[in-house]
Amino acid sequence: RVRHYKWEVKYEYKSPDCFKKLVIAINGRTPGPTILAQQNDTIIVELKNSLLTENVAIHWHGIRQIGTPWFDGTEGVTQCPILPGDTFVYRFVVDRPGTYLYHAHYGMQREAGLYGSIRVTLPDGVPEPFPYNYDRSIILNDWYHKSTYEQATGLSSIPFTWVGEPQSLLIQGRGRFNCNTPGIEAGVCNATLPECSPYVLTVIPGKTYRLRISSLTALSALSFEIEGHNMTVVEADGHYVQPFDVKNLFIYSGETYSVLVKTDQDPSRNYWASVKVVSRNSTTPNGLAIFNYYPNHPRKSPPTIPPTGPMWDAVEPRRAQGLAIKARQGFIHPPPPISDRLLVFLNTQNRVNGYVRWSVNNVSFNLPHTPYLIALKENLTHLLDQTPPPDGYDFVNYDIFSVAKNVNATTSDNIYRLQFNTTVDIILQNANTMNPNNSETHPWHLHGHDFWVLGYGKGKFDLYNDPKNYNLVNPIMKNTVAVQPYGWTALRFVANNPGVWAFHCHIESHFAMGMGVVFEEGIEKVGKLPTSIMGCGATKGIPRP
Ligand SMILES: O=C1O[C@H]([C@@H](O)CO)C(O)=C1O
Repeated sequence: RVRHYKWEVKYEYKSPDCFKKLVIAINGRTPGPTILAQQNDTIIVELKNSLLTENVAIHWHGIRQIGTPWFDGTEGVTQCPILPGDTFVYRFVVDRPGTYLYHAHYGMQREAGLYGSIRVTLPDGVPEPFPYNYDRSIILNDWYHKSTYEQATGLSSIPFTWVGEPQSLLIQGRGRFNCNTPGIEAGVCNATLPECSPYVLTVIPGKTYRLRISSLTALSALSFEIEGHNMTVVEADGHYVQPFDVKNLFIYSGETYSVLVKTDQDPSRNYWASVKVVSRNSTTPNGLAIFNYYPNHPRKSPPTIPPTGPMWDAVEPRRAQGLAIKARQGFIHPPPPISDRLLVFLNTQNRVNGYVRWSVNNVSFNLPHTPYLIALKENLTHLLDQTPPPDGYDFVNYDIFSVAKNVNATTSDNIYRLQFNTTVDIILQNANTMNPNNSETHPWHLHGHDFWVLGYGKGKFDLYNDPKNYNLVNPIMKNTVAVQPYGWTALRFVANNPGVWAFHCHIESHFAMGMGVVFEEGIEKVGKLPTSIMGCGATKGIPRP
């Protein structure tokens, strides 16, 4: 079946947390409309860019784009940006059931509100492996009051201006900034707007709800909980999880989960749903929503104090959740037992010509002006840096626990060329930032594939001993995974999707500061590129329709 959507992308004034600012809306909304489809449907999104002076591109997060690598929506990697006034048609197949996302992938536009959910259900008559009565999607986000331009400019200037902690947290697009904060201009913040009243999830007592929780934060790692209710984790990034219970769910930007929640508590009252920043010592207040037991009034505040959430700096419970996520029995896709290539990616904060950047093995990523897919397919590779990027770092001498002796790095637009159909292991190795005693959490997202999560560990990855503890029996497959402070995460994937694919930190500012790489595989197997993706850089000569 074909699902046809017509979207107009436009700046509008909105007050999702009571503070009025310019947001990027789709058909007047942020989050944008939910894409609802069944497995193997074709999605067509006819996207009109009405941003007047700004380009756009939209990425379909978690959709592998098999056979359509040109519609991955990654500006600079798979397509030229969509110009103001232009209409671009994305067309792709959603080949697997599960919970996915879409969002802007141009500059730092995502954090202006250009995002939404994709829910792919099973074909008619095929049951899910777990029963539930109702299905709901909730996107979590953090929210800044400054424009993406102010933020991006601060990050790419000398002196460096960090974006800081977000002003609020949004649950399904609604948050609450304290309008009495000193220094707020009159008329900009209005606490009585219905637009910023808390999100209400109305539930019927005695039922089981499937909640599809996802995060598209610009920066924050989050903990989500519903007061007095356990959650049973059953899906992660479109893959079934061997069920386990949590009181709070840790979720990183780019991840999606399904949890089952039983409405089996005292039905005479409402409950708080709350979201809290973890992993950074944040000033951002917790976000709140109301878990409303029908027929109580949806605006009736719960009689209790909202949960305070876990300690921000407790890494162990977060690592434990990562380790608890395994593929569901009966739905295990075992990984190939050995890999053909090992890439060890050291994540560091650096300086390049005095600018603060992030890099992988001392190379900070720069998007080229001519998108990789087009450059490689149309024989324009001379435009790219041809030196292969490094497969590892100085394992012997690099001290991941201290500020590097020499923090300088280089920039490049070179790419990792993978042999088609080979199995690739990646170790994400975290390290100290340029600040003493500081290491951050980074959620890494891979386009075009799912990978197996083989293991997590503390400290420096041991090339000889750590692989002995890999889970090769029932590892979960995901498209986004966190590397914890001073830790490592091991992944495996098969390079079997012809195209050019980004792999990057999903923190908006970190990707903008160079925290990513690009893989090419099977470029010779990619079909004829649609001319609609062209028109920028050296592709200008290639005629557009
Ligand atoms: O990229 C970053 O910069 C700041 C800080 O390191 C600047 O001092 C921070 O917390 C980041 O994640």
